[in-house]
Amino acid sequence: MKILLLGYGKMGQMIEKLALDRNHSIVAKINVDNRADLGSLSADAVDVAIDFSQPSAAPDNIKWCVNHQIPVVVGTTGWASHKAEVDQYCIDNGGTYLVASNFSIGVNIFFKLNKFLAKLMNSQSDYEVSMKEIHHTHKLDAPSGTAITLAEGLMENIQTKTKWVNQASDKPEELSIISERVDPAPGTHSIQYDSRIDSIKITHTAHSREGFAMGALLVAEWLPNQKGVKTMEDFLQF
Ligand SMILES: NC(=O)C1=CN([C@@H]2O[C@H](COP(=O)(O)OP(=O)(O)OC[C@H]3O[C@@H](n4cnc5c(N)ncnc54)[C@H](O)[C@@H]3O)[C@@H](O)[C@H]2O)C=CC1
Ligand SMILES: O=C(O)C1=N[C@H](C(=O)O)C[C@H](O)C1
Repeated sequence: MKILLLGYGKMGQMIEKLALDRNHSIVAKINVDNRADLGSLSADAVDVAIDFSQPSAAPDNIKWCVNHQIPVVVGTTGWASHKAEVDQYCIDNGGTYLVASNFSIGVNIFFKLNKFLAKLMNSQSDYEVSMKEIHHTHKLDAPSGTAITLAEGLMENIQTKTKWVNQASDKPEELSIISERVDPAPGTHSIQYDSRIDSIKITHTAHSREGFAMGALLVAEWLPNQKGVKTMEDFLQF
């Protein structure tokens, strides 16, 4: 496939490596300082775009792809407040895009494990639940997109929790997400249930960015045969 990289930082460079290993070609590597190069790019030269840029950039990058009828895989997090508008723009203009807070297969299994455990714990009022996410010091957003997805899955199944906060909290309705920034942390997420008697904790730890990049690349191979706003659940079918 002919791939356009929107964002050529830590993730873009990892995706390039894996894409070339899978005999794909990279038609352009766009960063903040050469975004003007998009103007000279022929849409016919691109089969799919992959956006791992930054929160302030993703919505406009997606709209550019929609306008040029290029399906786009979006890994960039931190722009959830714009998602409804971007979804509608994609639908209104016949585009195709998929955004996921985390493309690693392991984390998507962890998403399911989180919901399963939350269902079991909903009736266990002696436990207090909290979350922690650990990432590298260059990360722009907090809490992580993955942590927000985990929080949403947990709150679907634990009736007492109605909002998440990115700080410690003793309010029963608030789910606390603590964000820690330390290098080189590619991404660690944990959910912990504590009672006077015992504690239950589940954790996913990424050892590198390879799982995120491979997941995004596999979605990029699948997306061009799809239409509209797609989800990781559409791709994984589990
Ligand atoms: N969904 C997932 O599985 C994962 C998501 N991410 C997310 O991906 C994003 C990027 O992460 P990293 O690669 O670590 O960041 P990074 O900071 O290493 O790279 C981002 C790149 O985007 C470029 N950029 C900024 N504005 C741009 C624009 N308007 N158009 C094109 N490029 C632009 C920057 O020049 C930079 O090189 C973050 O939002 C992060 O949360 C990261 C890993 C996995
Ligand atoms: O910025 C990162 O590095 C990561 N961001 C994503 C997120 O915000 O969840 C995914 C992964 O945790 C790495």
